[in-house]
This record gives sequence, C-alpha cells and structure tokens, in this order.
Amino acid sequence: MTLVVKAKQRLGAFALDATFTSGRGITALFGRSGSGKTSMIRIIAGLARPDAGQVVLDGEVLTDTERRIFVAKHRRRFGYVFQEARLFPHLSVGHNLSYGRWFARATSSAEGLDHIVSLLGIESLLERRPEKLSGGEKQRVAIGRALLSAPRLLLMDEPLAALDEARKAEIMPYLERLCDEMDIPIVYVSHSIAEVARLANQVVVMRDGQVEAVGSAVDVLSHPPASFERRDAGALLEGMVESLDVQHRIATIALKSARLHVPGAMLNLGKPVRVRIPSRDVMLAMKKPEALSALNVLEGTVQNMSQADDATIDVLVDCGGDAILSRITSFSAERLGVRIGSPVFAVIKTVALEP
Ligand SMILES: Nc1ncnc2c1ncn2[C@@H]1O[C@H](COP(=O)(O)OP(=O)(O)OP(=O)(O)O)[C@@H](O)[C@H]1O
Repeated sequence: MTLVVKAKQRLGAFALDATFTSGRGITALFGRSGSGKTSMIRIIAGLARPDAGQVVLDGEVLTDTERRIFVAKHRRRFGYVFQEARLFPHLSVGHNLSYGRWFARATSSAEGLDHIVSLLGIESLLERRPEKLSGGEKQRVAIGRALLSAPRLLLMDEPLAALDEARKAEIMPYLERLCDEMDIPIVYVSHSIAEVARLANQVVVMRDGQVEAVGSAVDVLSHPPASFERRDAGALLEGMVESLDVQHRIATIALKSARLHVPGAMLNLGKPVRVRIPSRDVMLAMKKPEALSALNVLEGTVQNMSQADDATIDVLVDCGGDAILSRITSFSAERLGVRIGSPVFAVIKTVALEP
C-alpha cells in the first residue's frame, strides 16, 4: 500500500502546504492543535478539495487538481472513525454494525462480522443501544462499523481524544490487535505522544500547515523535531520480552544490545514490544553508579548534544545501537564535562518505562 498526498489549501489565515507518502500499517499525523492534521485528513477522505494537489492510493488517482480528477468520498471506499462514535442512537449495536456491512455489499462475509466482533471484544454488546455503552465501548463499535465496510484505508481522527485515561488504556490493545490482524492501512490523527509511540509505524509531524518531519515512529520520536513539547521528548525503542520475573512483576526486554527491566509481568515472553523513555527521566553519570534504586543503568557514548532551551541540553547517548535521549541542565553538562564522544552511563528509572 502506498498513499501519496500533496496538498496546498488556504483556509482563512491558515495555509496548508504539505506532502507525504505513507506505506503499510499505521501512519500517525501528529502535531499541535491547529497544525493542520484534520485539514489533511479531510483532503485524503475527499471531504475537501485542495486548491492544488493530489491524493493517490496504490496508483489510483483520487484527487488531482491539475487533471481535474476528484473521486467522491463515498466512492473512495475509506472507513472513518472520529473523536465521537457517531452511532445511530435508535439502532442496536448489532444493527449499527450491519449498517457498515451493508455498504460493503458482497465483500464482507458473516465470518468477517464474527471475526471483527471478537477482535474488538463486543460480542456481549450486540443487543444494546448506544446510550447503554461506555465511551470506550462506543468507540470499539464505531471501529467495527468502519471495518465492516471493508475499507481500503481507515482514517481515524483523534479516536481516543474524548476518552479518559482508563478508557484509552482499555481500547489500545484492541487497536493494536487490529493492526496486527487486519491488513488495512490506517491514517491516524493524534496529538498524544503516548498513542503515537504505542501504535504508529510511521509518523508525519505537522507544524503550521507544513510537514516538519516524516519517518518511522522509532526515528522520528527518538530525534524529536523542534515543535515537540518539552515533555514529549524521549526515545522510542523496540525490543523483545526476554524473561519474566513473576514474583517481582518485572519483565526483561532485550533491545538491540542493551537490556531493560520493566515493571509488568503481564507481558508475554517472546513478544515484540516498544518502550518509550521520556528524556526527563534519564540521568547521566560519568562513572557507573552503585547502590541505586534505578534498575536500568546503560553504558553508552554521547552521540549528539543539542540545546533544548536556555537552560537545558538534550544528550543523545548511543548504547550499542539503542539511542537513549537524556535532558539535563546546561549547568550539569558543564559540571560533568559531557562532550560528544564521552563515555557515559544513562540511568533510567524503571517506572518511567511505558511498554
Ligand atoms: N474552513 C476554515 N476556514 C478558516 N480557517 C480554517 C478552516 N478550517 C480550518 N481552519 C484553520 O486551519 C487551522 C488548522 O486546522 P486543523 O483543524 O486542520 O488543525 P488540527 O491540527 O487538526 O487541530 P486540532 O488538533 O485542534 O484538531 C486552524 O487554525 C483552523 O482554525
């Protein structure tokens, strides 16, 4: 799957001028409020025509302003999930789902329905009306309805934004399963770094209507562009659950060469996982610290140093191929004598890890 989007559009005082290409899996459109994410997704969906640009999915031209091509939104065969579930209030969950299926006509089978219902864990909700569902349940039904229309591409615009943290945590594993099991490309709009870190394969960072950075989630999040909020800076690492200490509920994650100890014996052995380490939770030491409560002390070499603001510096530490970002004060950097090439130890508080 290849989606090519090139769009220029003037919206009042706002100018969108963005181009990106995305592949399989989840592509996150990430950026601050007002950066142009929704405007971009509306152009992909065919809900808006750009002043100039193209939308091409697997070679099929859906929008091309120069050639005056504009495929209507209902002919694009895309699924949509918005911030609110937008279910039909007078229909049961089962009937809301059949509505999605009806659009797909012959392309979606009864087995398809059963599979999606079980994938999203909504078997027990089928008879209920939307008013009797929690926010998270409603969103799962909305996702199911979108999937049952057998979309070629699923567009999700802040699907978790209206949910509280507990409901978000409840729905995330379903989204992950969806990505693992259904081979449908997803464009996912979000301004939450935690969602992007957990779900996205590729990230397109939007800033003031333009693409500020684009690349794999691991690359973009580990080398955060300028517009990232200070609290969002951090490294995203991929690894595998190597062992579990059930008694202490600690999992050991094997990264490229480093090992990390993460709370949560609920992880499955051998499972690939991502770990996000916020830079503010990483300290640096020039000598190996001893008798420390932090479980993770990784040895590495300073690869890069960049001024984060007047008083702080982002230090990128290469730990045998795993890049860890540490945010320290300029004062500490000076006092320790940290330079590019310095051997250092990155001290990570175990609780800071988010698999
Ligand atoms: N029809 C319009 N007329 C004028 N300005 C518009 C129009 N639509 C969007 N805008 C402006 O364009 C900018 C980008 O809006 P957009 O909704 O795409 O941003 P966003 O990144 O999705 O933001 P959020 O995360 O808050 O939803 C905003 O400043 C918005 O006010």
